[in-house]
Amino acid sequence: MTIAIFGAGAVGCYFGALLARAGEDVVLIGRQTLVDAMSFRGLQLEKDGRIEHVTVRASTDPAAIAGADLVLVCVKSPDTQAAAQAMKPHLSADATVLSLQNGIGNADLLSAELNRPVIPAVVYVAVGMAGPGHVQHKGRGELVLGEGPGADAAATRLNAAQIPTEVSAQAETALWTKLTLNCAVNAISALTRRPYGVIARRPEAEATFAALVAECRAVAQASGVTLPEDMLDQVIGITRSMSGQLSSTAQDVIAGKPTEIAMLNGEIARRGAALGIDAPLNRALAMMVGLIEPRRDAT
Ligand SMILES: NC(=O)C1=CN([C@@H]2O[C@H](COP(=O)(O)OP(=O)(O)OC[C@H]3O[C@@H](n4cnc5c(N)ncnc54)[C@H](OP(=O)(O)O)[C@@H]3O)[C@@H](O)[C@H]2O)C=CC1
Ligand SMILES: CC(C)(CO)C(=O)C(=O)O
Repeated sequence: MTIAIFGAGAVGCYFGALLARAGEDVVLIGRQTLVDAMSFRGLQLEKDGRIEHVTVRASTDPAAIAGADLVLVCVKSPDTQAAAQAMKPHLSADATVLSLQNGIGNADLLSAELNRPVIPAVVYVAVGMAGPGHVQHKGRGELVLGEGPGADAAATRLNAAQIPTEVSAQAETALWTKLTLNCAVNAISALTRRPYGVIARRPEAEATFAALVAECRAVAQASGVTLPEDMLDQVIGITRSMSGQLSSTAQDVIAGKPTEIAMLNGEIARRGAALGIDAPLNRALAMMVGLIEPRRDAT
């Protein structure tokens, strides 16, 4: 059976490469530049100090997901709705759909557009594209899946491909925890273009992370989610386990692409405002990243 990856960027190419390497039939749906690069030398997976060429099918055509029994959606959040609309006519009735995306609303958005359950996956990995068809792994690589139809079977296949995956009844808390990690580090990395290890060495870093976490905790609590007590330690842990990594937001800024900031710090600021909780640091970071990203309505 086929596994389709919709949105073959850093995350999609990385997990697609591991699945294909484990013998799964994988098809990547991505842009023409990726398909062109892969027609010459397959997918290049740079991991653990070596580059491996992995043979995977790639297409720009959403119809390539037809017949897939597992679909991993790996587009950035602003592209979620368009991706759902492109996939919908081709999706098998019994396919399991996973959202491998940051933020807390993507699985629900996909589910509403596709009219079927979509399982959120919390993604703990540091990857980037070194060039078209060349994915670079810089750290970690685990997934936490929410519960739902097909989740256990998907986890079994992912684990078999050396992708450490667990299914958790606490997926909502895990998504909020990941959102908080992203709110603490992504925008700062994007605005400064510095990797986490460099940021964490600043004397002001820990207090800044703590203040961002406190805002996220208050908004999460008012939304019915209790963040883990060791949230700040988890942020510091990310800066150590992924010290050389630039956030995905930083990678977007550098590539001149729109970012997911509205679904990260922007989400906390917006939800906080709706709940009567002020989140000035998250609001300021969302505004600053918003000002440097390309927008159609920029003046
Ligand atoms: N990179 C990382 O280390 C991590 C990323 N994440 C999250 O994972 C998700 C994916 O991130 P990442 O892989 O970095 O993002 P990328 O931008 O590298 O990958 C997304 C890819 O999908 C493509 N795409 C978008 N829409 C379509 C479409 N309709 N048809 C075909 N291709 C499409 C994009 O092309 P184009 O750019 O041309 O639009 C891009 O190549 C995000 O939510 C991110 O926050 C989570 C943990 C770590
Ligand atoms: C895990 C982390 C923080 C890795 O950089 C990420 O989710 C991102 O960059 O968006």
